[in-house]
Amino acid sequence: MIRLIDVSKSFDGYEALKHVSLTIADGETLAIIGGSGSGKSTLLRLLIGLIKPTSGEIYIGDQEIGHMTEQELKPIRLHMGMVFQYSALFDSMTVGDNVAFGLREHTDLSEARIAEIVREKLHLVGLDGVEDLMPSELSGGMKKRVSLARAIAIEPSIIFYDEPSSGLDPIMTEKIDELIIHTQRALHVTSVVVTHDMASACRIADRIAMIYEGELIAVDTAERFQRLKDPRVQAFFHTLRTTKEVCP
Ligand SMILES: Nc1ncnc2c1ncn2[C@@H]1O[C@H](COP(=O)(O)OP(=O)(O)OP(=O)(O)O)[C@@H](O)[C@H]1O
Repeated sequence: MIRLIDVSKSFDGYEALKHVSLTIADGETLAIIGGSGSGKSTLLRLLIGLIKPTSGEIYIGDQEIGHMTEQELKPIRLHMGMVFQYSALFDSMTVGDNVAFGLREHTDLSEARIAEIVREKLHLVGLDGVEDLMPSELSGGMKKRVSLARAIAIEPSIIFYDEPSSGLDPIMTEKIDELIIHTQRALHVTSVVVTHDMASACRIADRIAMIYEGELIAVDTAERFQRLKDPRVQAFFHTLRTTKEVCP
């Protein structure tokens, strides 16, 4: 379980997140939505332990990570997979080496076993036989898939996705969404997905959390979310220029 208790984060006096309390259950997929600059990435960075809260507590399981040192965070990060906005692959390494990276860094597995896991994870994301390609030879969608294969290679219990479908066309966006759902089902991971894309959030998430000017203003199932009367939620839907419901 992931739990934030009254978490605030300020940067030089500017409150980017204000008194956020939120619980994410094991195996749940939570989408975090909100406009530009609302605080979504700040929340994600806090959950990964990349930045510290100004006040409040953040629990991953029963461990409070908000005040841990980098050294203390290391074993916890071993259970976290991260899929970044621009894939963040190492350009000078082959696809296979990219996926193997975490395994070589953090385990004593033999090269033969690592090769097997790399093959297996690439297969899971629908990419077979691409180990020897370089990232520059891949399309944007393939890069995202490799990035996901790298994240799941270490068998994490939580996967954080930062705008996984940004820069992709609608068809590839749907494919990535399907992959997020498939990964959750195959590995029973907890998933936290920051996205701008409401349709995507509806497809993948058990619940949607909306951040507005640093405040968590709504957390609900996709179905109930769009019926919320809060004008800030309504306004967000309005800015999507949709007159009908975006969730099926
Ligand atoms: N390291 C930092 N130093 C100063 N201000 C920051 C820092 N990180 C974030 N902020 C500010 O905090 C606010 C929230 O930023 P954040 O990146 O979390 O928004 P976001 O919702 O992820 O936006 P976007 O969708 O545009 O990526 C913004 O006003 C931003 O300028």
